[in-house]
Amino acid sequence: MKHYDVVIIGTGPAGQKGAIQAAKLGKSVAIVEKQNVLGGAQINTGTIPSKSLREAALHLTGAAQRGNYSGASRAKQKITIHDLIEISSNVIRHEWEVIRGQFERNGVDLIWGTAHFEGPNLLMIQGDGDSQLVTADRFLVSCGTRPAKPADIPFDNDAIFTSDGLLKLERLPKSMIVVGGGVIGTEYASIMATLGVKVTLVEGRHQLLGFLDSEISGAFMYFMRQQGVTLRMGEKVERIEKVEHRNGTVSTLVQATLESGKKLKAETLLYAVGRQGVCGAMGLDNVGITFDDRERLKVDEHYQTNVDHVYAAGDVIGFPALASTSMEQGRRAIAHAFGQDVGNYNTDLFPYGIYAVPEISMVGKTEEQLTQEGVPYEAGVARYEEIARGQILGDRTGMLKMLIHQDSHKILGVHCMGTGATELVHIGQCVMGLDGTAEFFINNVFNFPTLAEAYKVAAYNGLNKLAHV
Ligand SMILES: Cc1cc2nc3c(=O)[nH]c(=O)nc-3n(C[C@H](O)[C@H](O)[C@H](O)COP(=O)(O)OP(=O)(O)OC[C@H]3O[C@@H](n4cnc5c(N)ncnc54)[C@H](O)[C@@H]3O)c2cc1C
Ligand SMILES: NC(=O)c1ccc[n+]([C@@H]2O[C@H](COP(=O)([O-])OP(=O)(O)OC[C@H]3O[C@@H](n4cnc5c(N)ncnc54)[C@H](O)[C@@H]3O)[C@@H](O)[C@H]2O)c1
Repeated sequence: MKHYDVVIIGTGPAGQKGAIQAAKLGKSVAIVEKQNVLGGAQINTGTIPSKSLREAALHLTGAAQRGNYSGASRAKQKITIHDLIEISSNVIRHEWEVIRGQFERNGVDLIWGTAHFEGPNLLMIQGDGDSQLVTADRFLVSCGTRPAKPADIPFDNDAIFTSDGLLKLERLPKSMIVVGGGVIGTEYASIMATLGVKVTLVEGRHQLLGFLDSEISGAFMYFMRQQGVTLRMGEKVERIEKVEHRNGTVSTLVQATLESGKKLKAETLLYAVGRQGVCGAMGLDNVGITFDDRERLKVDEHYQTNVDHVYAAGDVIGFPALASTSMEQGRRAIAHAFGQDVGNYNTDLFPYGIYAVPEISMVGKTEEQLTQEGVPYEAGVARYEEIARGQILGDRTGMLKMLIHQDSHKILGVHCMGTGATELVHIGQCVMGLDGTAEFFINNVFNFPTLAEAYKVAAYNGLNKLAHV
C-alpha cells in the first residue's frame, strides 16, 4: 500500500493548485479523479465551456462589433451547435494537456477512480474494474458540486437540461425557458439571446444578480430586455413537464407552470437554480466529518475541517464557489497543512466577473452597502461612448463607476459593464489593494486609446463632484 504526505480528491481548480503547492513544498502527493477527464467543472462543464461558447456566439453573430458595422460583420449566416462547440472542445483539450503536463513535471501521482474514506488516514480508490488502497498524513477534499436536479423534473438532456446538459445539445433551439436568474441563468440566457434564441428567464427575486450594485443590475436588466429576453421577475416555477403542442402539426414542447398560474412554453428549458454537493458518498463519517443538507463542508479560515488532518477547498465549502477563489483556497489549504506562511489574504477584494452579454465585473462595495454602512462616498462615472477606445470598439453601452470616499478619496468599489469589464476591474482592485486614491488615476499617464481611460474619466468625474461638496 502506497503512503503519501497528502492525497487530494478532485482535479478541479482547488485540487490542481493544492497538488502543485504540495509538490513545490517537496511533499509526496497523489490526486484522485473519478471522471475520465481532468479539470472538474472548471474545464469540462462550467467556466471554460461557457466562456468559449460566449466568445463563439459574439464572433459568429458579429454581436461584438454590432455598434459599428450593424449586421455586416456576422461571420456566419447559419450558426450550428457544432460551430459553437468546436472552439470550446479545442480549448478543453488544450487545458487537459496543460494540467497533465503540470502534474507530470511536478511529480504528482494521478490516480483515476472514485475516492472513499475507509478510515481517518485510509482511502479506497475504486477504478474501472480495479481498486486500490492508499494512506496519507493529510487530505484535501476538493470534490466540487453538481447541478441541482430535483427528482420531479423530467430531465432528458434534450429538451429539459441543466448547465451540464446544455453543452451536449444536438441543435440550437428556437426558444428556451431559463429557470433561475443567478450567474449561470443570466450568462446562458444572454448568450442564447445573442444567438437569436427566444429566451424567457424566470427568477424568484425582483432583481437579477442581486449582489451587484443596483445601478449595474438595473442597466443589465434593461439590456437583456433590449436583446429580446422576456424577464419574469418575482415569479417561481412550480411544475415542469412536456406537453403536446398542436399548430397544424403536433410537436412536443416544455411547459413551465409558475406559482402565479402563468404557463410558459418553449422548445427547451435550462434549469439553473444552484448546485448540490457530492461529498455525501465519500465515507466522511468514517473520519468524523459532518456536512450540511446541501453536502457542504464547514472549514475554518485555514480551510481545515473539524478533523485536523483533513482540509477542504473549492465549491464543496460553499460561497463564493468560483474557479478563481477555489484555486487560491486549494493553494492556501495545502500551505497551511505543511506549515508554510502565505501571508495576507484580503477576502474583501474578491472580484466578481459575470460573462453575460454585456460583460459585468465588480470589486469592493456597492453604493447600497456604503449607504447602509454610513460611509460618505461619491460616484465617479465614465461611459464608453465618451472613451475613444469604446467608440473604436463600437461599444455604446459600456460604463465604469468608481466609488470614492468623500474625505480620503480612497477607492471603495469599482463597478463595470461592457467590453473588457472582467479584465478592467483588476486595475481598480490593484489600486484598492495598495490603498490608493482617485488622484492616482489623474496623476499617471495611461496608454491611449484604451478602455483603461475610463478610470481617468471616472476619477475626474468623481473628484469634480466632490469639489462642489
Ligand atoms: C456553467 C458554469 C460557469 C461557470 N463560470 C465560472 C466563471 O466564469 N468564473 C469562475 O470563477 N467560476 C465559474 N464557475 C464556477 C467554477 O466552475 C467552480 O467554482 C469550480 O470549478 C469549482 O472548483 P472545485 O475544484 O471546487 O471543483 P470542481 O471543478 O467541481 O472539480 C471537482 C472534481 O472532483 C471530482 N470528484 C468528485 N468526487 C470525487 C471522488 N469521490 N473521487 C474522486 N474524484 C472526485 C469530480 O469528478 C471533479 O472533477 C462556473 C460554473 C458553472 C457550472
Ligand atoms: N462568472 C462566474 O463567476 C460564474 C458563472 C456561472 C456560475 N458560477 C457559479 O456557479 C454557481 C451556481 O450558479 P447558479 O446560477 O446555478 O445558482 P445561484 O444560486 O447563483 O442562482 C440561482 C437563482 O435561481 C433562483 N431560483 C431558485 N429557485 C427558483 C424557482 N423555482 N423559480 C425561479 N427562480 C428560482 C434564485 O433566486 C437564484 O437567483 C454559483 O455559485 C456561481 O458562483 C459562476
